[in-house]
Amino acid sequence: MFIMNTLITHKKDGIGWIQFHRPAVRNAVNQEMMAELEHVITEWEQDETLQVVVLYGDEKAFVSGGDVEAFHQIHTKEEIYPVMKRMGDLLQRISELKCITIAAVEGIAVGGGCEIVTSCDFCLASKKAKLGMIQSRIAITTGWGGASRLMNKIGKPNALKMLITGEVIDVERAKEMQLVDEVIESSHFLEKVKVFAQQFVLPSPMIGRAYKEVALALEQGTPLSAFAKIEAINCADCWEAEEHVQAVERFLAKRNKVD
Ligand SMILES: CCCC(=O)SCCNC(=O)CCNC(=O)[C@H](O)C(C)(C)COP(=O)(O)OP(=O)(O)OC[C@H]1O[C@@H](n2cnc3c(N)ncnc32)[C@H](O)[C@@H]1OP(=O)(O)O
Repeated sequence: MFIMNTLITHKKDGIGWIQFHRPAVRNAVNQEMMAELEHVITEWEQDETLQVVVLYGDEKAFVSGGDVEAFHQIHTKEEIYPVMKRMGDLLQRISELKCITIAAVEGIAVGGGCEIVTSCDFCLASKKAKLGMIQSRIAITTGWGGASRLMNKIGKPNALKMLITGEVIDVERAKEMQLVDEVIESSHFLEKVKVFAQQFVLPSPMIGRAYKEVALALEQGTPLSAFAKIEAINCADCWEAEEHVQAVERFLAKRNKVD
């Protein structure tokens, strides 16, 4: 376990866990948290043993958005733009991680917290969770790339409504809209998240990475005609790996068994 000022991280059995940890301010993101998250992501981007990354907070909050008090000290657009862009770039890198990413939301995920959710492949949420793009309530827009990702995830009409009204929705509504993928009982929340995450941990880490590459290429507008090559390369890469050879040999050995 690695305890920083604003994050707690650990890696075990192919799963990397990142806890947002500023409980006194409902895990609001300040520039120190951005720097610590950049540090972790830079290291984990290189870690081919990681098959899943889980982002989570605590019972009360996943993340309450940007640290309103700290960011209010910044007055001009010239000064705030690089801060917004920095976090937007970081969320883009999270969305491009080669492993599966899961936002595990127990309490509130609002503003930038909801933008973080949209940068992950899956959102698991407890029955008590609430989500909202509440930026409009303080008369700003999303600054971290969350609007476009939300539109991709839940479609234009629902996204525009959430973004402009700043409504906070409960987990059932979020599931209907496909912002949340699974609703989880609040008790033993993280254990249940772990069971979900473990599905993606395979003997061959290449499989998840290959399908994630396909998903990212599709999202980035790669023409369908390119996928014959991409998928053939991925499959050929897996072909040589020991896990494939052994799996086929196990099958053939059973077939040839004399009873
Ligand atoms: C700049 C990037 C774009 C954005 O993220 S814009 C959206 C920014 N976020 C917000 O406006 C959310 C503000 N917070 C809230 O509405 C509520 O605190 C929230 C998250 C619903 C939680 O409600 P409760 O559980 O009742 O907790 P509470 O209000 O008593 O808060 C506990 C302490 O945490 C503080 N806090 C919560 N969210 C914060 C934030 N985002 N930035 C800075 N401080 C924040 C809050 O001021 C309170 O502090 P204190 O204990 O009174 O000293």
